[in-house]
Amino acid sequence: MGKKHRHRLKKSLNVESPSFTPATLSVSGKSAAITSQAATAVPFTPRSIASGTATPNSQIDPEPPTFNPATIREFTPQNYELPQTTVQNGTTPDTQSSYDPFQMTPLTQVLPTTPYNPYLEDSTNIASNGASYYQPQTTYTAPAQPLQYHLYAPIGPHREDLLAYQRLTHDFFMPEKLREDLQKKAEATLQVMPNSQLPTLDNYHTLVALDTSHHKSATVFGFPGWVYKATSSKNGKMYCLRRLEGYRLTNENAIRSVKDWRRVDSGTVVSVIDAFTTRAFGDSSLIFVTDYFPLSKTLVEHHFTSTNRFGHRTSTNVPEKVLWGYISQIGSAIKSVHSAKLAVRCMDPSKVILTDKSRIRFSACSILDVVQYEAQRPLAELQQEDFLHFGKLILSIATNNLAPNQAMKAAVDQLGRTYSPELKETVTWLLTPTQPPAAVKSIDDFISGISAHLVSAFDSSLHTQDTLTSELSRELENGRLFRLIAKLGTINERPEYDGDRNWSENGERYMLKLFRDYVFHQVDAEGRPVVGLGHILSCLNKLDAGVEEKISLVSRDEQNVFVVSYRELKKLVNGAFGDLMKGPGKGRY
Ligand SMILES: Nc1ncnc2c1ncn2[C@@H]1O[C@H](COP(=O)(O)OP(=O)(O)OP(=O)(O)O)[C@@H](O)[C@H]1O
Repeated sequence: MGKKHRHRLKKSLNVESPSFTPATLSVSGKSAAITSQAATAVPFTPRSIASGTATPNSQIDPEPPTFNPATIREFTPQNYELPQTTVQNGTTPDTQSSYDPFQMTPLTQVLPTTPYNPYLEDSTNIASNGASYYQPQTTYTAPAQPLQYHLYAPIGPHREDLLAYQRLTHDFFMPEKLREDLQKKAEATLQVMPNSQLPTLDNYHTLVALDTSHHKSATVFGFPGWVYKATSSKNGKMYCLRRLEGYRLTNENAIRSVKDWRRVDSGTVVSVIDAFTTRAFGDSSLIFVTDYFPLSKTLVEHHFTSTNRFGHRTSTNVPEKVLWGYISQIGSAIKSVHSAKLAVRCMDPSKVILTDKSRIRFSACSILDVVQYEAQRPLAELQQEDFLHFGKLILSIATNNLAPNQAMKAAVDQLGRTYSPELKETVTWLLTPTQPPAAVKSIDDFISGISAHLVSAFDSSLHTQDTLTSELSRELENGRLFRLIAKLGTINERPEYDGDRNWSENGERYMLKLFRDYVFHQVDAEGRPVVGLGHILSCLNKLDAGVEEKISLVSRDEQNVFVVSYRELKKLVNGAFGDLMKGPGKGRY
């Protein structure tokens, strides 16, 4: 900020000085009267004002400070007005030259003299209209457009009984359920076990056991297995480690076969990162490193162990739609795996994990390739076997029977009584072994056969995506405001400011102190705190946009009133922050 500007603020903003006529912040430094715009500014009642005390700015507006969303102009393409800001040679007066880590993509407030119409699809038109501003670009940059202070685009579904401008607090945040789910997952990811006896491995530390049962069976892989969450020492990210106890590596190539799984990129296959052997557990263990999905459950845990509130095991039929969802996901995973010239091999329900509602993933790919490496079974045979495993998995879930092998025919009949003939036919097709010389099964044939169900699974995934996009767009605003609050937090109340003239009552930055009170410390006429999220959001958005609207700030001792525009405040914030970023010795701090 230039000297001239500081001088102007000092000079024109003291209510007691004889030359003060409380309205102007004109750049020329001349005093002026309160404009009608300033007079309608939302008044600020400082915290210290006792009940019934007349405020010094009561002349300006005697109303108590209330946030009235109706006063916010709705943003519509028709009233899309541009602040009166001029651009010289495309430079931005407000922009700090120093690096600003809190600044998001430069959504500059400085506008072309020709208004930018975001509804215009033809960008070449824009370029020709504002040729001096919109230079032809080879790389994408965020389109320059005015940052309106009334953001939070209303994306449905909407409550019917609210007026256009009314908002509920939870309109600004993601739904509770989603927030809770994400938060629990974050907590699980960061969870550590104090006094853990688990060892630290070469590249992984802070192991946390994920197994809930102490009983370990060796039925699936031939070795008892354990699952841990661990932190990589290389990148600090969390991974899932599956340890097979007592495995002795006899052929180096066995473990190398794991790298072939890097070719598989499927949403239904947990990515295999690495495999190695270790003696850190006091035995000879084989470790598989895969991606980690917090709070996932195996299909056994999800479908076979639910209990009612009396602790009794219940068995309810899994809805057919869910089964078709699983079938679609597994079909697509097998397609990826077979295309990569590999076979899934392990589709045991205890090795298929549920990572979100109806979202499943194969969690134990590559393991049998290593532990049964010596058998050298032909790929074609293993791929054909995948269809059989697939059929058994669906049959298990549909009939709530973990061992349908024993009475497969009876289980298929039971499935036919509960579900559609189409589902029964699909499972039967998967379970029927192909006898040479009959043609082998192919995953492409299978996918064509279930295409109608794939389409509906695809559609529900589009709906989920829409919902999440709408949540994300809301969080976009929160992220932006958080950065602004972080910025304000870094400049306000720093101990280094004590004794700094700029922050003293005659200093230009004094306004930032008062603005902080104005935003966060509103009180009513009785001096009781008024906590209004709407007020805070509105103020911060206006500050971020640097709008021309003026507000009156009252000093804590009620002796001074400052009329200041958000544009001025924004300059002050950026100036103070810019100085802070210059570091000690260089700036004024
Ligand atoms: N990639 C992963 N990310 C996060 N958690 C996982 C992952 N893979 C497995 N898990 C979780 O680890 C736990 C233990 O898995 P495991 O395969 O040992 O199942 P299990 O039911 O104990 O089977 P078994 O009886 O064969 O040991 C399960 O709760 C599972 O959801």
